Amino acid sequence: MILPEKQPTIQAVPQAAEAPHASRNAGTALAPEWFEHVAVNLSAAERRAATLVTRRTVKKAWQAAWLVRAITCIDLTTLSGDDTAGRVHRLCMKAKRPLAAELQAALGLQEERITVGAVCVYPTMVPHAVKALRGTGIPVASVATGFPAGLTPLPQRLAEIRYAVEAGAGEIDIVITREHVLTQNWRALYDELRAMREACGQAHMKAILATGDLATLRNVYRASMVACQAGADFIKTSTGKEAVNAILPVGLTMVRAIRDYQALSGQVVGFKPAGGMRTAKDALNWLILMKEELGTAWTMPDRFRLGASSMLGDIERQLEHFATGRYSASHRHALA
Ligand SMILES: O=C[C@H](O)COP(=O)(O)O
Repeated sequence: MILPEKQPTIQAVPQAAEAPHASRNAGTALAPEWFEHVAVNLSAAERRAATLVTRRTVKKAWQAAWLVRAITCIDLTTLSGDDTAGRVHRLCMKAKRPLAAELQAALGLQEERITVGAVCVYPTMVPHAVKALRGTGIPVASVATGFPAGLTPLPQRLAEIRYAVEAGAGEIDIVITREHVLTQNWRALYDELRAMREACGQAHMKAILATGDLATLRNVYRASMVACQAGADFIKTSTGKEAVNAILPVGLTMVRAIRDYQALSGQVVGFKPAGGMRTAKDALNWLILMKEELGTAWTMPDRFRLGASSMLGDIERQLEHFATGRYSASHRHALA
């Protein structure tokens, strides 16, 4: 069984011109007038998020194509206290070939080079990932800045970014100081993010807002806009360690900020939901949100990533079911 040859809404594999690292957000001066007056209605956001994913359903070959696309957008992640060189190496092997050769052939994609979007690890694991991914073009993303709480002094947080960049990370997932948002100290938040972006150099910066800690959707919108103004290349929902991680109403609020920022500045910022996503259905729901709110360009890995440690296995199972009519046991897809 093969995927449809012509896929008007979603292609299985991104084109070269759309590869990661295509462009950067230069940012703007801090402009509180772009966000201070904006109110976000919680129940309206919840309603919109709920109807978005029920109104549009993606079936059969189209669903398979979307799931293959989702794989190319995954930041395959391990962020555990017991991470080892061996675990990171195994994850990188999976990143290089996320689908078994027979399954890829059964989907009619044997000629395609399908990889995940990036591998995301702690700073001291970066050298292991860089070594395992050399020559593949798959970027290594490193968390930094005292992940997950971000409560170490700024010089140390900036030094950590530089360490990860020097070790070969092409993307840095920083965490913000939540207190700056909770006390509405936009200048402090902006200056901190600017310094972090500077420390990133050529590496792309993903700003983790830890939205589960930000109390209100209004704060989520404001923090998103400040991160965009400070030059974040992506804004990311969560560390995966908060009590509430990636959820659709929060994602909707963040992508609306990305949309407003583009309208006001002409610049593009990517989006990364992360944390707690485990199923193929989660991946489809986020892709639907992106397509409906920002358009097809935001369903490509240069503008969209799914931060997940254990979603790939379920996507493989669904693709296997599509190709063979049978579900494999989930333990066969234990890794990631
Ligand atoms: O940035 C990615 C997250 O830490 C992954 O969270 P997860 O383990 O819940 O998938």
